[in-house]
Amino acid sequence: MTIDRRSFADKTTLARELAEAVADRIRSAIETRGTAAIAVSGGSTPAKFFQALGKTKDIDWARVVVTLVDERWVDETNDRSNALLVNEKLLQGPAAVARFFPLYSGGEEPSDDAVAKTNRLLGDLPKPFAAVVLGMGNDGHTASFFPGGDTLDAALSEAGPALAIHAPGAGEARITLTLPRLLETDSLFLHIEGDEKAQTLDRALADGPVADMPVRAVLRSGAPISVYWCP
Ligand SMILES: O=C(O)[C@H](O)[C@@H](O)[C@H](O)[C@H](O)COP(=O)(O)O
Repeated sequence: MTIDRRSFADKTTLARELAEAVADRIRSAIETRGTAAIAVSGGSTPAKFFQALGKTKDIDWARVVVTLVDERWVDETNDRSNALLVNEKLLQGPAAVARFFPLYSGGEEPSDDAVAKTNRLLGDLPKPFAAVVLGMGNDGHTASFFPGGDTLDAALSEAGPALAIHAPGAGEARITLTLPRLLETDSLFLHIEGDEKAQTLDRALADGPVADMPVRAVLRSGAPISVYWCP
């Protein structure tokens, strides 16, 4: 378990530092592979980080592809949409020319056909990711790996790239990149804020079933992960 826990004084400092770290990985991927793909999380935490990253000027954003680690199965007119958050907070200014691969592909439910349509699009994503930035809920979920998820085992083990999942704590039906696909990355970050999430991470790092706190599957994967936290 190679976890580097970094604490920052406040949200603004964390957002700037995380944006610089991800920007470095993007530049490195462009230099070595000619392109860079990143996968980011939705929710309420990432907005400042997205704004800081999107303003970064010394990135050839035309060579960057952005996607989500997961999505609520709603279209971009819905306030719950992670794609809406990314478009509003990240893909602005210099970053506006980056390509975005959404996970929602239409309809009321993530049907097999809809998920297959998303996966055809995701098949064109450059591999590995330059960076994957995860969040975490206080129930120990990350991406849409929720406790009680109907496809949780598959989400943690299948190559993917993505699959549908429904769970008691998830709200809408979700689509999530699978853990093996997320781990195909040059760098992995976990962005959490507040004391409650720090305590949740401590619980997740302790012994216990992955099913109870699925973020444990990431923490126990052996992949180096940088945890960025602020009060
Ligand atoms: O679609 C989502 O909700 C996210 O991708 C999810 O995995 C998020 O990272 C956590 O739920 C934390 O969310 P908050 O940042 O709102 O606490």
